[in-house]
Amino acid sequence: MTTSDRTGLALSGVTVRLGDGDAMITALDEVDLSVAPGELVAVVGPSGAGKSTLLAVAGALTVPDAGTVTIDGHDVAGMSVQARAAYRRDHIGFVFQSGNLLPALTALDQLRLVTNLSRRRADDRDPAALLADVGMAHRAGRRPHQLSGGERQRVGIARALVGRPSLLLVDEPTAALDRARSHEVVQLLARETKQSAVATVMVTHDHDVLEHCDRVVEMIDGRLSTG
Ligand SMILES: Nc1ncnc2c1ncn2[C@@H]1O[C@H](COP(=O)(O)OP(=O)(O)OP(=O)(O)O)[C@@H](O)[C@H]1O
Repeated sequence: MTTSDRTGLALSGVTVRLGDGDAMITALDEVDLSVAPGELVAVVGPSGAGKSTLLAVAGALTVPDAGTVTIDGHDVAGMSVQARAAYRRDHIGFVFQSGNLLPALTALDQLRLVTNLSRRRADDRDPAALLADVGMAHRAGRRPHQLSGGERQRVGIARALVGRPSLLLVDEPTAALDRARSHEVVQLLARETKQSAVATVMVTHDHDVLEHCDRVVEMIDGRLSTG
């Protein structure tokens, strides 16, 4: 699939119940959300509102109790466990709060590891060129403990983009960063989202960086409203 064939992420009537018995709660309550290729959508909301659950469903990690989740028209919730895992590996990129890099590997090898594990090698982006794109060429030989928090996030973002994902899911990318670094990291996400035609969903508590996003939606008690 070329990037021009992409249609992005679509959640429709997605409901997720967690826990059991009397402790059962509705973490997502008939959520509808569409994110177009090249669009960066921020999800804000109080603790416990369901933001992480939303990322887990969009990322094909959790199957909803009701509703549909499609990525480029593929019904990921309806796939077998194996098909879902393969789809996740090949088409979805994840970026976490702390970068989640492997301590023993250099910045370049964090990206190379993905290209070695991926089945779609021919299609992958070149690790060195991608590191340069995120402004990290001069740090290619450094390990995570030799990088700043912002630099680790840049490497984490690059690693998530190696396989040319259709969907990029980002959880609190600025939680460990100061104000200036936070802006830089989210500006980078916004730029890469456009250039890579990836549909990006970013959960954040950081209202400072919302100006770089195309759209902001708010989650409260498992329901989504447009902000
Ligand atoms: N495995 C689970 N079993 C039962 N309830 C759960 C489980 N995981 C999460 N929950 C509950 O589901 C609701 C939504 O949680 P979720 O982690 O999605 O919220 P969040 O908006 O991401 O919160 P935060 O901003 O604190 O990360 C919360 O009430 C939480 O306590």
